Amino acid sequence: GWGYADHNGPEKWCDNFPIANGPRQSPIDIQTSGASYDESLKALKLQYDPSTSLDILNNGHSFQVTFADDDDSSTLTEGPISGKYRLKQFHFHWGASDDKGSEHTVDGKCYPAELHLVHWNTEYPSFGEAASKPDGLAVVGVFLEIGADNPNLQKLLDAMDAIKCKGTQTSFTNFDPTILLPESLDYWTYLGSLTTPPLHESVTWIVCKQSISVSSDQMKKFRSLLFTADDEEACCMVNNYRPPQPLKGRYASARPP
Ligand SMILES: NS(=O)(=O)c1ccc(NC(=O)NCCCCO)cc1
Ligand SMILES: [Zn+2]
Repeated sequence: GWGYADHNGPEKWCDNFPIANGPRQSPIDIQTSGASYDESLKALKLQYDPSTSLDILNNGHSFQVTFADDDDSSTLTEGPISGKYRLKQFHFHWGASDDKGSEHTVDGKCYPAELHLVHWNTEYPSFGEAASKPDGLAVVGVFLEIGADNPNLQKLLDAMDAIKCKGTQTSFTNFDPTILLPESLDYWTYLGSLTTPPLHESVTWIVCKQSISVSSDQMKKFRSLLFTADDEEACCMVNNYRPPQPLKGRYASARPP
């Protein structure tokens, strides 16, 4: 299956997923000078209920925290979207060293990691249905920048010992993802895709301008996870990011200051 190695990584994904060369692929390099102000954009409204967090899973590509999405307890509204989107999961992408790891870049600058909070449009009956529709998903991206230890990541880091290998998961309840957000929710937005196969062009991207901190030691903990199952030769889970894709006439928009 697909992965991030030379034999099955981003340069090979088009073999099985031709949309990889489509018109609205993600991530992109956000060129701040090219970003346009859009008066119609509203402030993001994120309302999360910690009782909807279920478990944390190593899926062999990243680790993700999954949420109960059978009602409107944890939602994204306003911002660039119309209607209501439900939180399904969040996960991260990161590098083998602190100089790379984010998927989006800002004027060519990479960050050591990037958080994605994945939401689906309640216009559709389920995540799976929404995932292939042009307005089906909304993903909030948050950059992690090397700085002081971030205590809000500690519960995630502590759970990693239980999900070292692909296919392992453990209960992860009572977690409020709001604590992972930066203080300012100013954002850039553009129309893009999933950044991993199936690469559906179904995502309204909402990338926060402000980053959150992570220490170098905390990043080492991310890199202790494995892409591989316990019966396979161990391969460290690092560089699980897709590089920026052609803009093909797109540009990011932002709320006027
Ligand atoms: N990195 S990303 O763009 O935020 C992302 C989010 C979800 C997924 N895929 C997912 O949640 N489920 C598998 C594909 C759904 C098709 O039914 C892939 C990439
Ligand atoms: Zn992602």
